[in-house]
Amino acid sequence: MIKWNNINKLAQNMVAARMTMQVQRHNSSAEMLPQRSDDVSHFKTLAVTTPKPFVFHVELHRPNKLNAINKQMWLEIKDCFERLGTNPDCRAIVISAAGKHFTAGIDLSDMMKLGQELADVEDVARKGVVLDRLIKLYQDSLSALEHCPKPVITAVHQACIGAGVDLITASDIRLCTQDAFFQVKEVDIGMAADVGTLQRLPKAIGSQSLARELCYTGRRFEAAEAEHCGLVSRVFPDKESLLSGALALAENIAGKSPIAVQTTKINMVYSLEHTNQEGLDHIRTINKLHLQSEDFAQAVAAQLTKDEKPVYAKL
Ligand SMILES: CC/C=C\C=C\CC(=O)SCCNC(=O)CCNC(=O)[C@H](O)C(C)(C)COP(=O)(O)OP(=O)(O)OC[C@H]1O[C@@H](n2cnc3c(N)ncnc32)[C@H](O)[C@@H]1OP(=O)(O)O
Repeated sequence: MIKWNNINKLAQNMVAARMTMQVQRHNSSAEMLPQRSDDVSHFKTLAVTTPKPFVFHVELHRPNKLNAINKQMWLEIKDCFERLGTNPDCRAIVISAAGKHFTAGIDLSDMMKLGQELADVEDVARKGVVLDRLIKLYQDSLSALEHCPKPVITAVHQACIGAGVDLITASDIRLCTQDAFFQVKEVDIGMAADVGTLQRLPKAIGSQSLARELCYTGRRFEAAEAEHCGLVSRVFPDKESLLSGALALAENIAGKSPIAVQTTKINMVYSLEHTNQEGLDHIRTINKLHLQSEDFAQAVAAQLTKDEKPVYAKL
């Protein structure tokens, strides 16, 4: 027979011990490490802040260029989300953008430069290798949102074009303002989308027919249609309410067990590409370990006793 009082006490003791260890670890290592590998304070195209406990806010920050994604931004997105993925102070992330639009997509001047660089390479196979490496880098940049175990919420205002749609479809939850509009614009610049939209958009909206229509035509669609088809889950009247809604959602998620939330994300991403049985096997394998976690004992005890909100150890 399980004694919940004992579980509760055990959980409290484990948390206290863990916190003492964390303080000791922090004190002994703080002076030795000039910059932690999960530090995110040094980016040029992203402004990163922590507006709420365990919540990181990543702002696309090239407002004078409509947040067009240039090579540096591709690199920084990858770096940022890999760092946040292992940062124990991060449990949920909001992406928004500074200035008039969310993003105008890939930086077209960068694409022009690339054309010139390719012209300097004579051999067609070698040009191919240059492009292969570049596309892979850009793919990995946006996939970093999906691979990051912390939930990523994208908050879109005004234009979200081309690579912007690739970006938001790699996030977990999409919100937007009433004046937001979206465009899978790649066909209009003579290319097939190659950094995620073709793979993720049909799954995000659950309709191959609509996804193909949007991808073949590049037609602009507005917030109301984005909400209707499930691309976004909520529409806000303006940017201010969007941001506070996104941060409140992130704060809610960040208050829950990081073991529970991150395992949920990892399994839901895994299950997109696997059969139901494979997904079930995957979560069983993880949960035979995670159901022994102090988070589980604490959360169950709190539910039963209607205690205060549990405080979970960092992960
Ligand atoms: C390996 C490949 C990986 C990924 C590939 C991704 C493909 C894509 O992203 S396809 C989409 C590419 N983007 C576009 O085609 C966007 C074109 N722009 C627009 O549709 C509009 O500019 C807008 C975003 C809707 C904004 O409209 P508005 O507010 O009216 O501003 P504008 O006056 O049109 O533009 C102001 C200024 O910005 C320049 N600009 C716009 N988009 C880009 C861009 N993507 N890259 C670089 N510069 C851009 C535009 O030319 C204007 O410049 P001025 O010098 O002021 O004229």
